[in-house]
Amino acid sequence: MSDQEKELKLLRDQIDSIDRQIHGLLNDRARCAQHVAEVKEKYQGSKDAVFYRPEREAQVLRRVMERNEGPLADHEVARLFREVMSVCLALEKPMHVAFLGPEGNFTQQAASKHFGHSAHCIPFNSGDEVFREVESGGAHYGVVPIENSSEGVVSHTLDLFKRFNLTICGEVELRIHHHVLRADDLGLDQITRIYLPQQTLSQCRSWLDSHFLSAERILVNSNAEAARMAIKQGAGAVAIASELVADLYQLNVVARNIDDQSDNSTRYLIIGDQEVGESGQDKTSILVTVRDKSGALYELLEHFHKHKISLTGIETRPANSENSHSAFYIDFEGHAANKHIQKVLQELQSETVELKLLGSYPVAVL
Ligand SMILES: O=C(O)C(=O)C[C@]1(C(=O)O)C=C[C@@H](O)C=C1
Repeated sequence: MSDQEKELKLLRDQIDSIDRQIHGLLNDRARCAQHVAEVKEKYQGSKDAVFYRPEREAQVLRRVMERNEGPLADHEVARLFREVMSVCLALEKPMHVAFLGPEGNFTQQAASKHFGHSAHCIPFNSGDEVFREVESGGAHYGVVPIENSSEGVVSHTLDLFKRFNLTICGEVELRIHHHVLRADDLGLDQITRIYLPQQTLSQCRSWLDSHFLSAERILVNSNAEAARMAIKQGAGAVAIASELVADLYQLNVVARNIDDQSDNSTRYLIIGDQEVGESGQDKTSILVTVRDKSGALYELLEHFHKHKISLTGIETRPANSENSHSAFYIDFEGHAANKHIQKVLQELQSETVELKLLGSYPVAVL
């Protein structure tokens, strides 16, 4: 045995022994999670038991990142523990998660990022269908896009909260990376047709203008459909889509990260029908309807200012009413169980036409 082989053998023996310990500990953890499930069923009843606990998961992940001393990066260890909790939760109860499809899109990536790969994620054609599936109990949770850093708010998603009685149980932030994909191996040569959905065009327009001004742009309904069209059309056709779509359709990535904003990201909401406990770092979302009058928004925001509560987002939506009313979606820091948040909610309740608490949930960790 050479010196190198001897040294490698020693290290690999160490790795084998560590793997045995990790393996044993993983199964110990899984058994603990099974007992947690039994306790939940015993006290909440097997039909009503709530297995998924976003606040607890956020605390576990935050703690993992805080205590991490490397050499593994904080987000890498958190990603590993994300998957560990995902398999443990699947042992307690396999989770069915509806997402705004089609398969292979960024919302699916957001769903996997949030729930890990042991959750069973099912695509639906519209936000309405996702909400309906969760409301009817067909899926435990749903994932829908709410805001993109370059395109702004997805107002259709916001409006669904008026029609459905569901709560927000969490949020996910996903960095969006678009790539140029093609079936042949011609790199960036001879590109004549580009398949992409409208929102991808909005996010990559400058890059496409400067690299392929003369190529025809054909709008399709999704990045996955763009990939299918690029394959079908063959020579000269490319799709603009994600790495996941490239893997799904076995396409070559010929140019990476073509987004005009290098920090292009989308925020997604997790919808469900449970109240989420405090995690220590939470957000609350409300929908308020007020009578139209000058200074109405100012008066509304005054309450937050008075109690030193930071807003993280506000959107105006037309209220569906014959009266002259306006509706505002407001996100702010803090949990509804918190006393000073309760104060603000009480004040708002007495001064608004309607106040709907959409939910308090942990600030995105990963
Ligand atoms: O603490 C719980 O309630 C658990 O069910 C355990 C556990 C975990 O694996 O740590 C699993 C699923 C929950 O979403 C949160 C945490």
